[in-house]
Amino acid sequence: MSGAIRLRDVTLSHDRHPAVHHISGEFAPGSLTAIVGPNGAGKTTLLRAIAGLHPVDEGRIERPARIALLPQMSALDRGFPISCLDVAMLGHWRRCGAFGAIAPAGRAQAEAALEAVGLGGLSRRPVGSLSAGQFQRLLFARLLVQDAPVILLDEPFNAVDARTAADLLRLVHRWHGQGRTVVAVLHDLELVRREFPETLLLARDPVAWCGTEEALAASNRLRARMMAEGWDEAAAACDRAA
Ligand SMILES: Nc1ncnc2c1ncn2[C@@H]1O[C@H](COP(=O)(O)OP(=O)(O)OP(=O)(O)O)[C@@H](O)[C@H]1O
Repeated sequence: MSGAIRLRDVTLSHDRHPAVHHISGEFAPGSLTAIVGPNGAGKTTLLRAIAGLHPVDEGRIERPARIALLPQMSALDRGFPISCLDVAMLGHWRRCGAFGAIAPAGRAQAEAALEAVGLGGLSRRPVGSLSAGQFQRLLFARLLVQDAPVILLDEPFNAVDARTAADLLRLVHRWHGQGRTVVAVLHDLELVRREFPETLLLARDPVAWCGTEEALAASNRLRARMMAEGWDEAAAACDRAA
């Protein structure tokens, strides 16, 4: 699988207020990387830009055509009247289009994905009736169906219990073992130290992007915190010369 993502001097903003500044680097094919940093550091914005869902102000992002994104659970409307199987089958959307017919094999694949995340008996259940943990399992089932070489996860273990987190983490390691490129925004630094070999520490500017132990050294974490304390939320558009 060719899952390299290259950032070339990338700057991102919201309404011309800078969110991520001049970041360059590569998520190597097959790497497993955590993105960490203070609240408002630009982590979600960066992930969405890599997925092609947020415009790039300056610089360039090079990425494979097929990328799967797990958005933050809080960003999703769970009141939509569709079943678990329908949501899992949405993973075929890129290949079939919104109104394309999904072959029986595609349906079987979605059923198998539900089984793999522990929702085997819940195909027909409306998504609105799921617990937070079951809903996150369902979104992982959709990722399984998407079968993309790059998988982006935004706070995948938020609001789920320890058992669900452990099950979902096993899937993350399975994807890594299959050679996919996996990038996850996380806040639990102990989990990152234990499970993620590479880390990008972001505080709008990149603070460190390397092996996890080195990236999370006390000096880097202090620098990120000091940078966050100095943020001006109303800063104007990025001016590198300033
Ligand atoms: N839709 C939006 N409109 C305007 N500003 C936004 C929007 N989304 C994010 N921002 C701002 O962009 C900056 C980066 O936000 P982002 O959500 O990317 O940070 P984050 O590191 O993911 O934060 P957290 O850890 O709190 O989820 C913040 O200052 C935030 O207020």
